[in-house]
Amino acid sequence: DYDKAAQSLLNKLIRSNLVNTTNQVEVLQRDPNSPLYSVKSFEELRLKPQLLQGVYAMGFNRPSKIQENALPMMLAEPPQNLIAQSQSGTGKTAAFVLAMLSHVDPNNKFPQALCVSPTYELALQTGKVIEQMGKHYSEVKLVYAIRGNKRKGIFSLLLSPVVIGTPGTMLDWCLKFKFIDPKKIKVFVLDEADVMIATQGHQDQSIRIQRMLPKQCQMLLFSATFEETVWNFAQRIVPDPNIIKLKREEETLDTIKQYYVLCNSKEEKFMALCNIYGAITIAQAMIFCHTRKTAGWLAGELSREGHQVALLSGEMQVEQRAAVIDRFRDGKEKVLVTTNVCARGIDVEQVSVVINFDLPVDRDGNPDNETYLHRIGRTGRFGKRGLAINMVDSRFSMNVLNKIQEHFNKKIEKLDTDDLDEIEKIAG
Ligand SMILES: Nc1ncnc2c1ncn2[C@@H]1O[C@H](COP(=O)(O)OP(=O)(O)OP(=O)(O)O)[C@@H](O)[C@H]1O
Repeated sequence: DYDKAAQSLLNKLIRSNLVNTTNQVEVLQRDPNSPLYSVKSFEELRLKPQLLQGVYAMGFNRPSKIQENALPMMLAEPPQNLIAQSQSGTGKTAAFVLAMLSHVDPNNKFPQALCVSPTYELALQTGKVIEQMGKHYSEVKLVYAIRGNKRKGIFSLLLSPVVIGTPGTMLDWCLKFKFIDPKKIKVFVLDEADVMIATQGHQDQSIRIQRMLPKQCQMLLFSATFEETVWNFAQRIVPDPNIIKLKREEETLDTIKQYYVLCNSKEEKFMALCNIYGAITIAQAMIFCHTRKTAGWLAGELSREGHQVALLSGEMQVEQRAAVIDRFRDGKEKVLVTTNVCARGIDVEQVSVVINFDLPVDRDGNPDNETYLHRIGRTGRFGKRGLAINMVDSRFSMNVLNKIQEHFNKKIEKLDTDDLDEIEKIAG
């Protein structure tokens, strides 16, 4: 019958996206048009031997373009500031982590490098990268400036050269609790820098931290997206920055194929989702909703239909959030229903499908191009293939989709479950 046929073809489409080999990364790393391309090896980037060991222990063979370009700037003496843009999943984290670890002096038992991330999950994830990368450089300790971590060993925290955290807690540690002496900070990293600047609360906190830092402190700003006004603001707050910026047409990744499905209502979107549930659970999927309420509703309805899904949204307790993301990372949960809280930075290699149950719009209902790029960038990590499926249910959302399409000048194909031939063609 029809549903079965449609489902099997969608299965095929998704499966065809899952064919990945390390070979593919190697091919991309030798293609000058790829953001993974490099001419240099990690050895040539003059990293400390302990860090080079860490890099290889993580299974990295060659640097990506952003790593190759940014590292020499960041490691230069005297230290230089940098505002850098590179596509999602191209290794920005490793780049600034290596810079942080290179600049701290393990003999000095106090914080020297700070990194702020917009969310709790992302701070934890980046912390893990710091730990892995610094595995063979064990003198360098790390501490997490995140909610609920204050009482845990204030002593170790005063000794740790590297601190990763969220802006509110980081500011408290600098100002209120004085765990960190800002005057001794040598490197300050803003990860997802554009959102740190564009979100008022984050901006206030980040700028207040920045004002306490010494003049010669190195500032590093990284993101996959920088809206024009945000870019200009970044240039105003960072003295004499080096700049790595993408052209608009370079921002999207060709390895992520983008589609949309046309529905008539929220309920129809839900039904369409049920139809492809089998296919998307071949690997892992993230489903984005506009509000916590919709996310809660959707997760509930999917569960009621017998589909196992996990829910992560901002109002949950941080411990709960950590548990959910761990289960998803471990593959114990195949489908994660979430909000923009997970749109940025989350790096789970197995995510092959991203579904926008609601298209991203800002407070005024305008298309949010940056969030769109970050959301679909949860798939297609470091050369992997990915699939983004947008659910359109009104003239309004069709308009949003069209504007996103125009903005990136990149076609979003219609995926018509009624048109089996079409799917067959795409699936190849
Ligand atoms: N040189 C490398 N070789 C192989 N894998 C790498 C290399 N650099 C990074 N990776 C891997 O690629 C994945 C994506 O990297 P990372 O999370 O740093 O991307 P990002 O640019 O920060 O993405 P986002 O914009 O989504 O935050 C990670 O799993 C990381 O381990």
